[in-house]
Amino acid sequence: MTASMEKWPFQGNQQIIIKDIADITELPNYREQIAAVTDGWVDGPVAAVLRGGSNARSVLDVMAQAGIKEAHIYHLEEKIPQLEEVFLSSVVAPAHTLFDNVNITWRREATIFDLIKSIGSHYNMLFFGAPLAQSEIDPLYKQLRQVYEGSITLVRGPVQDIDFDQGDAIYRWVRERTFEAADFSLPSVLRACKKNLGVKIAIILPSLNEEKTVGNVIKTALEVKDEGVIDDIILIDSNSTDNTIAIAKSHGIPVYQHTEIVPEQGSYRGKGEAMFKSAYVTDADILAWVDTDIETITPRFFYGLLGPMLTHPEIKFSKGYFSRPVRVEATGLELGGGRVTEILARPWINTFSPELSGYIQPLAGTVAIYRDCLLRMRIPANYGVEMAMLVQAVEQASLWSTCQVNLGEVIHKSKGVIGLSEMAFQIIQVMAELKGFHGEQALPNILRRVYSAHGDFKIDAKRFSTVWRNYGT
Ligand SMILES: O=c1ccn([C@@H]2O[C@H](COP(=O)(O)OP(=O)(O)O[C@H]3O[C@H](CO)[C@@H](O)[C@H](O)[C@H]3O)[C@@H](O)[C@H]2O)c(=O)[nH]1
Ligand SMILES: O=C(O)[C@H](O)COP(=O)(O)O
Repeated sequence: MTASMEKWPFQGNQQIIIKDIADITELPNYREQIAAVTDGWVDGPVAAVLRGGSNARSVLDVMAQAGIKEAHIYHLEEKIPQLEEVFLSSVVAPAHTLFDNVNITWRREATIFDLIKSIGSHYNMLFFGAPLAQSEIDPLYKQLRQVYEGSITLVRGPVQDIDFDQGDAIYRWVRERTFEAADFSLPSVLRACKKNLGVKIAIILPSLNEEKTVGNVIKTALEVKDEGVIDDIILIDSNSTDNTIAIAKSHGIPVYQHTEIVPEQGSYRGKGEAMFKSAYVTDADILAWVDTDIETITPRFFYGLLGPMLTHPEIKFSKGYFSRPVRVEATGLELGGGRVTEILARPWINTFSPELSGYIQPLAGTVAIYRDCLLRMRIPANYGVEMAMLVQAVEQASLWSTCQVNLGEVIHKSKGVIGLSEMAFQIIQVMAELKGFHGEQALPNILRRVYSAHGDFKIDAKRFSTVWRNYGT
């Protein structure tokens, strides 16, 4: 690695002064401009370690001016929320406007030196905002030198006040409305909050041929019930043909076929239909659904999902997320939301409903909602139900009345690609209808699939009509 001043991509910019580190004492001469001291430019991967504020903001300008398109930014999580706000406003929000790709990592090391020790070897250059006072710059540089061998650049912004109000709303929501199940593991606290709120809670378990996993899911839910955190556990089945029903009954919980619940309202197939009918089998104030195919179920799925709503009365809707390691041949283990999530839901959300882009797993079926919110919703009978609930929960109040919770790792049975394609089609239909994209005309709802093999063609066509249910309230 050879650092060189000659290689700095811009030297003639009057607004950004780049000086060799040896000229560190000259920084105060440039009060109106951005001024940086550096070991020199080195090609290769670069990153910034930023706390926030006008100097951190100026680091972004220097990097962007230097032609960096992909910003890797590391940040030590602040203990004081106001300081975190400064980071969101001065770094996160502008970064998205300056770079094509932004990769921000919140870290929890005790000091930036510990952080740099762990990441330094991946980067040829590291950028930092200069500390507050000129007299602190040289000591900081020396400390950084001890833990990092690459080129160091310290940037000081023009001396001016910055208005930090223009934060990045999504990141702010993510930070304040993303919870950890482990934070709600004290039953006495949850019981006390539940008592204060005066709410009854029902767990609804939707099932369709889940004999392998349903027993364990029920047992785990019963453990949480014994702690007094939930009141009812109800299984709603979609005409399973295996032993699901017998297993559920053997645990002594109420079991329903969704076709038999309020039959006068008709009956449709689908997970959404089972969720819609749930409101008729319980008078609970909070309804929470947990899928019955989860192999890795633990009590925290239940208390984690409910914890944020019990401890933050303003939260009316809670959605679980999980780590779902997917093995990808090219790259090994990748953390992803699931195939439909990554290929359909996330791109769609970022295009048409960017306010929901903070949701890690928008399609997750482990959700809890206040009954009165549910009763005001339109519910599609099919797999579009999770997106429909999420969109409407946010519409009813605001993004801030909704949250997500990390429930740990999920291993569950996976559909084949055709099954996922059908599910994606249902979700597209629902989301397009919610957006009103169909206008006066109905959306085409036939999923046609033409197969070709050795000169022969085969056509499959399947209709997926979206049935919308409502409670007539
Ligand atoms: O008609 C049905 C279909 C499924 N299920 C149950 O619903 C849960 C989830 O169904 P599954 O087919 O395993 O869904 P996934 O393929 O895992 O789909 C994901 O994405 C869907 C769309 O967002 C969500 O509804 C799911 O909960 C979520 O796990 C399981 O307990 C099923 O037994 C029913 O009760 N009735
Ligand atoms: O959430 C999703 O995207 C679907 O449930 C598919 O998940 P999978 O790719 O983990 O099977």
